[in-house]
Amino acid sequence: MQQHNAIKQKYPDAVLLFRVGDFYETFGSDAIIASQVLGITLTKRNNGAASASELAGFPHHALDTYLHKLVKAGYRVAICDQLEDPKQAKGIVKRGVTEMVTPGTATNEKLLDHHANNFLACLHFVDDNQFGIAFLDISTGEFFLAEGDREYADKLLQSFQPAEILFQRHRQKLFKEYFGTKAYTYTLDEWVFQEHYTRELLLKQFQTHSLKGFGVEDLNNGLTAAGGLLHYLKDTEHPNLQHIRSIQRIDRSDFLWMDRFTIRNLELLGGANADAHTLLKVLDHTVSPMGARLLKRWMVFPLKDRRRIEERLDLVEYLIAAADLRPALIQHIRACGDIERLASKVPMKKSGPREVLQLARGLVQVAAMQQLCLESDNAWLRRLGDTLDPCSGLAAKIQETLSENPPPTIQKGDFIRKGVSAELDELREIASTGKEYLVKLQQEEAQRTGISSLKVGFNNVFGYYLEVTNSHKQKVPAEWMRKQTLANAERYITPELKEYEEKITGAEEKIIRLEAGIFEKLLEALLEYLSPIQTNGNIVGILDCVLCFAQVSLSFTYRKPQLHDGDNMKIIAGRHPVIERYLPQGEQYISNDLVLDKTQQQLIILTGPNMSGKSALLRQAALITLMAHMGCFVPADEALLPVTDRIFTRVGASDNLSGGESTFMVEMNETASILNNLTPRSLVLLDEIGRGTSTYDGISIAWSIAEYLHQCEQQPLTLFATHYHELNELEEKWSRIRNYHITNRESGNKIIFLRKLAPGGSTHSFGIHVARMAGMPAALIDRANEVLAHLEAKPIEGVPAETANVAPVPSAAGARAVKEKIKAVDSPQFQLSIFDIHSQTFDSIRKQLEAVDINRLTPVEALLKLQEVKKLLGSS
Ligand SMILES: Nc1ncnc2c1ncn2[C@@H]1O[C@H](COP(=O)(O)OP(=O)(O)OP(=O)(O)O)[C@@H](O)[C@H]1O
Repeated sequence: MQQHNAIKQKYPDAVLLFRVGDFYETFGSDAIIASQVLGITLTKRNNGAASASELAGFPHHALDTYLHKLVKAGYRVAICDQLEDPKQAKGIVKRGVTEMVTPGTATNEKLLDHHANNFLACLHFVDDNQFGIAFLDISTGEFFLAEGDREYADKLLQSFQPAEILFQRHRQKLFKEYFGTKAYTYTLDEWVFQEHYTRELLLKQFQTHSLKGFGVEDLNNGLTAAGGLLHYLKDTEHPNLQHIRSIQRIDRSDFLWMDRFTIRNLELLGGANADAHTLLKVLDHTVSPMGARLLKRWMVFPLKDRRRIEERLDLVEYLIAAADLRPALIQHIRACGDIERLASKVPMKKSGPREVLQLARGLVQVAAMQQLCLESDNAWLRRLGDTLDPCSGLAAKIQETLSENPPPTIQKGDFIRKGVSAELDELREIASTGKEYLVKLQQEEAQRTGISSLKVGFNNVFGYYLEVTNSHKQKVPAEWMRKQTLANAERYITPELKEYEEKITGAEEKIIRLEAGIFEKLLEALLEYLSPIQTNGNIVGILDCVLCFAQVSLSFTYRKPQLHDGDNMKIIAGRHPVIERYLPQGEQYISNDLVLDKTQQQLIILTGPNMSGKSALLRQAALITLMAHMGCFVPADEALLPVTDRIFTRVGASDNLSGGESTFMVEMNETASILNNLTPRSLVLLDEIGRGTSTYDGISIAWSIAEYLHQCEQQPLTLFATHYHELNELEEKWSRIRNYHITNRESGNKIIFLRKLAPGGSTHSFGIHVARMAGMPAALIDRANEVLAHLEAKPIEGVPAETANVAPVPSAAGARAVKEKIKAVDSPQFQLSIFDIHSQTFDSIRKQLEAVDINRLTPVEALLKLQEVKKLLGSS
């Protein structure tokens, strides 16, 4: 317990799994946690004079089963092992923490999702708005760094979705304010974030004298964050990280920028909501973990360089046409396995024979892929083929060494092929044929010496012996050595028997040791190949992604977009890639054409009834643009798209109540971020801006935002969906603003959504109709119609002030007019009360009462009437 307590003191914030013999034990508060999270029995242990302590444990071989449960439940786990062989130990066995497992440092299969990276992030607060930031996935070796302002840091955190975020201890409050409270975080001491210390760590890791070769030398803040990550890995007992061999910078200017709201608003990845219909789900037809992981990155970091985008698009086009090559390549990629993660496990000493063989088999698939690429008549594929390196020597060596179906761990042995080591073969022979050997030896010697009573025996004192009865003593050859005399027999040993004995005793143990040694050598050889294997992983990922694009283009009839350096956007028959996949059976997505250009139609004001498809149209424009910049074909018959550097969306209302902000505040924050970051090549999508406040404030804000976007120097292409039909007035005033609406048809008291985009504004929102569709009480709907009819009875003056040039917001007189109307609606005559809700009942009561002539009513009739009225009330 003293040893336990001393170790626990060093890891106070972790659950300590303390190895005792064949068990991992937990004590005290750790035991309470373990028993609750793992569902194992909690017992008490009496430590002599000390008070009883809680105890909960599990067998050591069940570590894999239990470890991930603790980590998934949000605990840091320190694994404390026995550091020496208990048989050799003098006194208490030496113990120490061999690994600390946290969400961001997990390498265990059960903690990792094959289709997603598991990033550990480090955020270096330089000041309140300047950050260095780094991301590392130790399960693959991918390492990135960047630096920038809060907005950029936030966007990167959203894009990488790290499992754990590290930052300076005293920045806890600011971190929460800036980045929310949902992420798993851990804080480090301030001193860690020193430039020279972190740089040293990086140089040591990469074994270089400078960081110039990685092109990151100038990013001091980013490097500090990256070094912070390495410090943490050292601190959490992760010493073997040879697979982390380089670091890449993420340059904001290389990618089409989407702010964090856009990534969320467009529902690209889905985040915590596993059931969300996302673009990722629609597009992800990758067949390898490398491809799945890379696709996510391509989605949140789409390209901006036209040449590179076109390269990808051309390759997709080529693969669509290559009907034979495509399935062949897909088959090899599918069979390849996760070579990236398999290779990363080698330096961390976490790979077993089964995984190593899997890696070799993956490399064989790489060889087949390489051949197909090199044989193709596509220059890009040939280039990819050239970069692949199947490491044939290594793959062959692994396959020649390991048996066909090896076990996952080395403990059980019997995974090295026959013929690899003569010594091993002989030992196995001995172990399996030990008895037969002895019988054979006994027979041979009996024959040679003529001692018919010869017996082979064994005892613990001097091992194997030959026993001869006294009557045959004289026949014993001179070279036999006498060891023991019994009453009626003598026992002898021979050099041959001794040699055999040495071999057979502990043959099993030796076999295991020998196999482990051979395996160890294989791993050492493998270490030399980490770099080409990682490159292979990357190329396989790229191939998988472009093949996936080809596949989805074929399945969902996507077409090749055309990117250009001009300003206009023209989409013919565009569709929403996600909605069209999830429409109820029998329904078809209605495509739409969309044109935006900087001379005539820079900003479209889009109106139309609720549910008509305004948001869908906005999002589809953004998603088509995004997909094109990923190098993927798009859901449209034709798409001519300007090279875009930013997509901004403000779609729908969203709450950040836990973050302490109101819906409207969030809306304004997001819009402000758009307006402050505009570029001439931005695409801006605004959906119902201003709806989170009073009508007048809302219209005024929406109105002036539209004007701002028209008048600002960047003149971004903009789609502006709104229910404020007043905004249609803007078309008259500004040369590049155009009104469009989404069509519908009224049929009786129903509306039919035609979902076609047409020029001109619309005047109705049909909100009440949608409320009816949603199942609101009929009386409420009637009342809403009544109120609406009253409000619409005469036009409200001054909304908007059409003649005003500068700020055509509604006039004070207009505001007064509306207030008066609302007041009128609120008068007793209009009040929504129980009488309205039950109006039918009361109508009939009124009619009955009106028909009564009190002067002629007898008392009995009056009572009967009263009873009738009561009945009516009772049935309402
Ligand atoms: N072009 C289309 N073809 C088929 N279905 C569509 C189309 N556009 C939209 N829809 C369907 O209609 C639903 C409502 O669309 P959307 O949310 O875009 O309407 P909206 O006009 O923005 O409504 P609101 O003003 O109430 O927010 C979508 O969820 C989708 O299922």
